[in-house]
Amino acid sequence: MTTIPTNPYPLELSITGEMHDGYRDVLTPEAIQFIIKLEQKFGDRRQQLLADRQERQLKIDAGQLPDFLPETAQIRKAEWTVAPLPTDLQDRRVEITGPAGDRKMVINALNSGARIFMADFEDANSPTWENTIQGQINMKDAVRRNISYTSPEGKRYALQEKTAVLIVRPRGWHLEEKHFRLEGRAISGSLLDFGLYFYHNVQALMANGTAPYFYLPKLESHLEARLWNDVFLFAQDELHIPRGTIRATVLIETILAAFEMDEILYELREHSAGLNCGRWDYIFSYIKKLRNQPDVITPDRAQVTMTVPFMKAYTSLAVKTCHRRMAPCIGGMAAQIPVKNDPVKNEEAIAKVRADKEREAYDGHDGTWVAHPGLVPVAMEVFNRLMREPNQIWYKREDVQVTASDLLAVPEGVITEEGVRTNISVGLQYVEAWLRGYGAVPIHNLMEDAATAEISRAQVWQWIRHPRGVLQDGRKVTEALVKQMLTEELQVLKTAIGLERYETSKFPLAGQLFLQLVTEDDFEDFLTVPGYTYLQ
Ligand SMILES: CC(=O)SCCNC(=O)CCNC(=O)[C@H](O)C(C)(C)COP(=O)(O)OP(=O)(O)OC[C@H]1O[C@@H](n2cnc3c(N)ncnc32)[C@H](O)[C@@H]1OP(=O)(O)O
Ligand SMILES: O=CC(=O)O
Ligand SMILES: [Mg+2]
Repeated sequence: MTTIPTNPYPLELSITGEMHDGYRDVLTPEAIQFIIKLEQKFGDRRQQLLADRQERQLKIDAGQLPDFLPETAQIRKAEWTVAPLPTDLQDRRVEITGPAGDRKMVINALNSGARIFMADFEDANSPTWENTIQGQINMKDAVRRNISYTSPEGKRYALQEKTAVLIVRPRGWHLEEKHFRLEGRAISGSLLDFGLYFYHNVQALMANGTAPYFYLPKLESHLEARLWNDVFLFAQDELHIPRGTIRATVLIETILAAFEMDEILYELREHSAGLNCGRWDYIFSYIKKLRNQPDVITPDRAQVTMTVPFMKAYTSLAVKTCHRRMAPCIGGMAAQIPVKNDPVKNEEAIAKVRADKEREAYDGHDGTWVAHPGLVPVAMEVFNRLMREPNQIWYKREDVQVTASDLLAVPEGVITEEGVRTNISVGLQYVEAWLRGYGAVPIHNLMEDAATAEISRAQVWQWIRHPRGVLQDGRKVTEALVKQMLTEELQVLKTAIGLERYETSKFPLAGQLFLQLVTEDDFEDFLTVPGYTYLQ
């Protein structure tokens, strides 16, 4: 535990994370003061909005399904646009993402040839104290083009002349930073991530001709967007930065936000840089929010693709909504990553990514995400071929007519034993890595992160409870069956890595946590919340 020797703040503050090299360069007294102000000003509103989420869930459970809001009909009807895009956000055809805390990856991503690098404190980042603060050090050094790294093998990494534009994704509103407590209460992870990045870098970014850009994750309503907008206004005013300097792209990755896309853009219109279709969390949210509806159930995770009707409806509506408001609509992440040492499988993976990017470009997206530098040329070739201008905001998609029932349409397909086992095995492997501090991992040649793992555990939870949670062979998915499969899948993993590695791994804890998440009656809103109690 690190105590601040003389506490200059009027409130009781404790920062309990260990202090390593460079940490005091980001946790400066002035930056801490700024974070305290943000938390004092916005902490209670965040808590209230989280409580509103619970109330909304009760209404959905009682049969009041999500719909477009009558009270904001005027915003949807009226003609307005978001503020003009800054020059360096006009062409976002390929965006690479990766955990902010991994210094080597940050350099590789900036050098990857992608237009944008989204440095992630969310889905791809396990929020250990070390990842959080090292992530801020990495950001500070990257903004100043003063970032380098030498690998244990002696390979040296430094920035090339031309690098990607930086966008930072702070944690979602549900996550807290337990190492930073004010009056005994953990502060918001979102405000910490946003506040440190903004405080340290706004001046340097502006001097470089860019600005603080953010991706905002997991919003569930326009009121949550309003909170972000108010945070931006306050932060800019505090540091005497012109209003509208910050620009933010909101991930539409919850089923509820899909009904409020116009409203979200409107709330942020002075700061908006458009929307992104965060497909993995979106599928998770669809399952989570509708989990108690008698007629809603999803088939095997692999069958819930981007072309199932509810996914197609939401991405088309996102493009149409953005373009009407002169905002870009960025596509999402295909899960495939390059396959090492198997050219045939590698070509199959690349072909799947290419097809996904072609679909996005044809549908009108203004750019897309990739998970790996090896996929930058693949996505770049597609968007260069299919999107000749910097973006295709001109493509208004007036053909798109999406209703509430289109957004809620239940996907068809079957649940198989392999589907249940894959969910369990992938969930275990992901949670094990996350508990060790790795927020994105390759499993079976697919990128897995917090959002994809959430789908796996949410499906298992629902299949146990739903009367139609029945395998193709007629067996009901039950708690007993899941427990048996989990024991077997853990055994498979133990055999694969060997007893010695297993015993020093986090698999026993991951098994316990995963079992708890899928068997307890109350559905945990995010696996990362109980998981966080185990993180350093
Ligand atoms: C649902 C969502 O939110 S999607 C967005 C969040 N998810 C992500 O950001 C995932 C990003 N991707 C990754 O983290 C990684 O690609 C992984 C974990 C899936 C795979 O990583 P690895 O196993 O290291 O891949 P691999 O061994 O093929 O890497 C080869 C090289 O590419 C680099 N690399 C791989 N992915 C990335 C990336 N996203 N950004 C920068 N560099 C990367 C590696 O650092 C490595 O560099 P080196 O050759 O200098 O050592
Ligand atoms: O954040 C992106 C997603 O797909 O989830
Ligand atoms: Mg997400």
